[in-house]
Amino acid sequence: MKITDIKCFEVAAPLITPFKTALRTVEKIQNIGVYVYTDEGEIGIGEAAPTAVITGETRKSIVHAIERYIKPAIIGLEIEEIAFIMERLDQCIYKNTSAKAAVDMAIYDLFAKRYNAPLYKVLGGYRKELVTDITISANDAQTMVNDSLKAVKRGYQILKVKVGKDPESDAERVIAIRKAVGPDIQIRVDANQGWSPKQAVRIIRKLEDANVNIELVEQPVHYADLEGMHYVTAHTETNILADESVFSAKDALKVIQMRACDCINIKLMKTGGIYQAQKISHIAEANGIACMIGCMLETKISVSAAAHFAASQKNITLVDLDGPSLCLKDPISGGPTFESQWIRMSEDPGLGFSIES
Ligand SMILES: C[C@H](N)C(=O)N[C@@H](CCC(=O)O)C(=O)O
Ligand SMILES: [Mg+2]
Repeated sequence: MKITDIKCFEVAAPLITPFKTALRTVEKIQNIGVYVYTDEGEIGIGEAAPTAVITGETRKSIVHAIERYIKPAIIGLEIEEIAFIMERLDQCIYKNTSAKAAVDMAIYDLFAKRYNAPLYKVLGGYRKELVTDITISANDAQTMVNDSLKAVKRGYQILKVKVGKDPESDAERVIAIRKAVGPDIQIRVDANQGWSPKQAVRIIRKLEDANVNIELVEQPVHYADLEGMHYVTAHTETNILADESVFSAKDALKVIQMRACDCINIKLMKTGGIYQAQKISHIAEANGIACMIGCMLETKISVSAAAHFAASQKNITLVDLDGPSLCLKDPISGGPTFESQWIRMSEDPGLGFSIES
């Protein structure tokens, strides 16, 4: 089955509430979708999220990377020769990882359809269900408490609490949420690089001393400050998860060698897709480091690709695939089902969507 064409389209989805982190505030999702066409009439689908503050990409840069660099590099290649396609995809342009991820997942969609199997089974088929957390945006304490109670009412048992915008009062916000939701709800905290290493140690120790029982703290300090990540990991009991510090397999090796974290957040938008994401998962597994599968502000299209990947990997034990839960409606039907915290894989071939284009 040969690749004959690639086309980009707009993916828009309103959010239930504005998404606020230490890095940005977003009112609605405006992503780029991708169709990959073949000579046998099969079409693969993918999605890229323009997260300029993390990957450096915009909607324009994604479309340009795909049309000017990726498309000429892979047109005419055989879907069955996926490792060769992925080498071309990786080499045709530096970085631009979300543009690459959209095309990578569309090719994996076609690859699994070629063998008439759901993608998670083609990739290894380790599990059929995932439990995701849901993000609580960074706001004042009362708003975050209210949002947390609403999330629990919707059936979520794991909260990913965004902090890092106002370090001096972050611990109080998290303590207020713990008091409101009780001891049985899992709380993970994401500072999105908002703390200095010393601030991070002070805040995390405060939470430890108050017995808040935080599962992990994600990316406490600046992505490039690996010494700072090591300092926080070494001076606190709580697990530290590297997110923005790890895009590639090389980055994963470095944080592991430097003991700069206890676990790693893999996102297809950072790795450039499933092919490169597998390398990080395997390196981490070989070093006894658990991984999270995460997402940016993405709809059901690309979050489904991440779910297929996560379901295939034994080492992905933490799930932050709440993109569809944050949207008012899905832009596509079919694929895995997202029902409150449960993500259940479908047995339809590929990613599982019925594509009319
Ligand atoms: C949406 C997801 N729960 C999440 O928080 N992802 C990122 C931030 C993504 C963004 O700004 O779009 C993360 O830092 O983990
Ligand atoms: Mg994060």
